[in-house]
Amino acid sequence: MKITVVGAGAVGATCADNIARKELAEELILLDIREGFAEGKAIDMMQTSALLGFDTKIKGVTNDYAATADSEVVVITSGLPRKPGMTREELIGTNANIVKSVTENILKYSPNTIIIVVSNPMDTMNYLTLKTSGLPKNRILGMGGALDSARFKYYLSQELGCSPADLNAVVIGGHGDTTMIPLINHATWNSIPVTQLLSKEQQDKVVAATMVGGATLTKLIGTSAWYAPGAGTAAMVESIVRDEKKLISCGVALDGEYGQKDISLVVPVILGKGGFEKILDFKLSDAEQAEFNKSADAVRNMNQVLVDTGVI
Ligand SMILES: NC(=O)c1ccc[n+]([C@@H]2O[C@H](COP(=O)([O-])OP(=O)(O)OC[C@H]3O[C@@H](n4cnc5c(N)ncnc54)[C@H](O)[C@@H]3O)[C@@H](O)[C@H]2O)c1
Ligand SMILES: O=C(O)C[C@H](O)C(=O)O
Repeated sequence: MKITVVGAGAVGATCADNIARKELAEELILLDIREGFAEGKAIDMMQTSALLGFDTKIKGVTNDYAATADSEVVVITSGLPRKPGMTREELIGTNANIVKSVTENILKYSPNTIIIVVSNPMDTMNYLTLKTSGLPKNRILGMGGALDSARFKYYLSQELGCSPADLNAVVIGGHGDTTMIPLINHATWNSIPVTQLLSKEQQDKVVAATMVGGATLTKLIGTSAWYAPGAGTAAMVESIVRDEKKLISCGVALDGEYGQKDISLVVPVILGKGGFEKILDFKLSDAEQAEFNKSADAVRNMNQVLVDTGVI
């Protein structure tokens, strides 16, 4: 198994670290545009292998796409992160061209790969990959729901005083401060609906904290988060390469599912060796569907920017 991570910055390096520790690949290529940067990060990680006991061989390269040839999974994290006070959507001007050129280069050497898009604004960057790569839609996934659902579980666990591992809780919609939809009415603790365990005030607090989870960390850190994003991406990689068929909410192309078409939005999917194998229908209430449609409108407006600026 060979995996490539493009972008050796905070998220890319953390994702690579998780992939290596879990030995999800024999060979892991870390690629960055900054001279020597990926090489240095790869050597640093390789120097943990004697301590941590993994066998994955990590190699860093500067813009050398030939080294990525025949990767079965490629994670794209290249691009600017937001700064405090910014929205993810403000990154589109720089990141769209980066994601487009990275995708083109990757496909020259790994034409049948599975791509996981992390760069923001993720819903639109994933749509860009869908429109430009020519890959079957099952092989193009956006990372956002894995992270947002983990944050949702974290905030629920704080309120419930329970283990996040005992929770089932899913976020759908867009990966944006106002477009994500934590499905509180579907969340359970050991099969008990959390709505039976938390007051309405507590539920609203958890939902609000989840939605601005990324912005909260960006304000505290000065740049956006990387530990949970790196782990969320590695969890997707793991379900794919080990064919685990886990239910993880991911950005995927919708073709009528959840009432939407010609868009990438986050919905619950089954992830296995071919990418996403199935989109789960969570049977949304009328209110949840209305929220989903509102998110779709906002994401569609961002996607239109790609057309207006000639990126697609
Ligand atoms: N989808 C999510 O849930 C999620 C979570 C966290 C971060 N992100 C996004 O991921 C991206 C990366 O975040 P980060 O914190 O790692 O940023 P970072 O600045 O630490 O790293 C980005 C890296 O991309 C590299 N890069 C830029 N252009 C490139 C190109 N053309 N080819 C190869 N490498 C290139 C840079 O040199 C840099 O090392 C941002 O867009 C951020 O918003 C998304
Ligand atoms: O918040 C960000 O801009 C980065 C990422 O999308 C996140 O949710 O952590």
